[in-house]
Amino acid sequence: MRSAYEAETVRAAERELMARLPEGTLMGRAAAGLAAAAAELLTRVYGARVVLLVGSGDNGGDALYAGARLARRGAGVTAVLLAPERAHPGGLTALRRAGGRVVRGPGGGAAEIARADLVLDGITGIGGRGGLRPEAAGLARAARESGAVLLAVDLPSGVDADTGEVPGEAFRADATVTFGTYKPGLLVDPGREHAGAVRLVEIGLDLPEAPAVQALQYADVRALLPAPSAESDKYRRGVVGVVAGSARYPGAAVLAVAGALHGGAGAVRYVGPAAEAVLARFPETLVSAGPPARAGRVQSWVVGPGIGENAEAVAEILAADVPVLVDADGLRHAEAAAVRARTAPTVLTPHAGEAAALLGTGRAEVESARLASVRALADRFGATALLKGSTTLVAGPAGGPVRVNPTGTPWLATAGSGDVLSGLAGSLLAAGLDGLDAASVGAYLHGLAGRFAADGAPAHAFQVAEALGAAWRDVRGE
Ligand SMILES: NC(=O)C1=CN([C@@H]2O[C@H](COP(=O)(O)OP(=O)(O)OC[C@H]3O[C@@H](n4cnc5c(N)ncnc54)[C@H](O)[C@@H]3O)[C@@H](O)[C@H]2O)[C@@H](O)CC1
Ligand SMILES: [K+]
Repeated sequence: MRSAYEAETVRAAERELMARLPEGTLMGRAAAGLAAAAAELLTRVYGARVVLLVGSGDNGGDALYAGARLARRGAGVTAVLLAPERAHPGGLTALRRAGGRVVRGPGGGAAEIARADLVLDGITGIGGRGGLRPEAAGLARAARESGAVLLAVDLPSGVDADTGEVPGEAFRADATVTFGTYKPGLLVDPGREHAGAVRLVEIGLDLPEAPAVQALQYADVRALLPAPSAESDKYRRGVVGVVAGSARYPGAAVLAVAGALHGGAGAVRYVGPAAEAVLARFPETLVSAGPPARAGRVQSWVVGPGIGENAEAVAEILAADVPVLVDADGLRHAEAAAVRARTAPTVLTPHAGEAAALLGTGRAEVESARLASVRALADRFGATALLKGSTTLVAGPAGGPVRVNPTGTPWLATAGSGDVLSGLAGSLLAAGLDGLDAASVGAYLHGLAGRFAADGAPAHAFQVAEALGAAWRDVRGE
């Protein structure tokens, strides 16, 4: 599990550790890790041209000490100070002693930035508030235009550490070296896409058990995947019921069933008007045309993709005492009170537009505050909420760490791909995973399948469903 902690938690852990260590130890550890990463990016340190963008806090201090290390190895290092009177004094002394140059920004340093091989962003770290101020934003733009490799210190300046929100301009890095722990802003978009490749440098922090945000890794997903045992029959493996599609949108039914068949359930029951299309692709599906209650026994329901205005089906399924996943059209018909009244798990899987409608806000507001939005959804509905996007987020009904999916790919933004995810996650619910695990394992496999299906070229939703088997095998290490 990859864990991310908020700035306040990091500061508390730092205080506790600093009280036990000689002064400067933590910053020394941070700077050593940062300089090592910079050296790797440069391949040859001797003679390289390095520019440090230095703000007024300890983030600038890290950059200065790392710059001193690089200067001692023969790099030509120039520090551009955004607030010359407040730049870290110890760091400045160390850089000057190592032969580095110091210029007053934001006016100075333009020529050095234009010729740089590597620029370190030490403008702000976890103490940054709001987007970059104009003078810092100008330097960040110059750095990007220079073609130098851009390395952010702790986190890209202008990105909110706790939320990943980017309230104004922000530094766009090729890579980020972060200290002590990941920060939510490095894992959640739009912050994540500003961070580039993230490397964690341990500095010895003792952090609490529950992080703010966590990302499943291969081993976590492997441990959660349902595995059939010798005495499994279809009911023990779980039967998932799918209410999807309409005469107008039979494809949504086919795709949701495709996802469900790849999710580990023992059987899939389909209820709705697209049975013919479903059977044509998947003869193993158990189909029925009547109301869901008469479809036979299921261990979970998936309701919503392509159902149009069929509000009764949603109400009927929300009244059932098994886990339910509501997606797409179904979300419009899901009454918050009906969802809250349920005792079995409920999972809602909106994209940003659907989430905005559920929260009574705008799509742009959801996109810019994804973490707050997914928490608000889970809270309002007393359910697990999965907010789709380039970094899909999953929040459980009881608060706790939000899961961020690390396997997403822009190729998944294709029609019908969400229908596949709904069937897949619903199937994992039927197999016995709880709401948070079913949703986050589903998102993980779905993202991986999207990558396999695309393999550098556009893929359509059915190919994503077909690649789920490969994703599953990959996670199991087979
Ligand atoms: N506390 C510690 O023990 C350690 C801290 N470390 C570094 O220290 C950083 C935190 O340092 P600080 O608390 O000094 O805070 P920062 O250095 O992140 O930033 C605070 C300074 O930036 C200014 N500022 C805030 N928002 C700004 C904006 N939008 N544009 C321009 N300037 C802005 C503030 O006026 C303040 O002077 C971490 O991110 C990390 O890089 C590391 O050295 C590891 C150890
Ligand atoms: K920074």
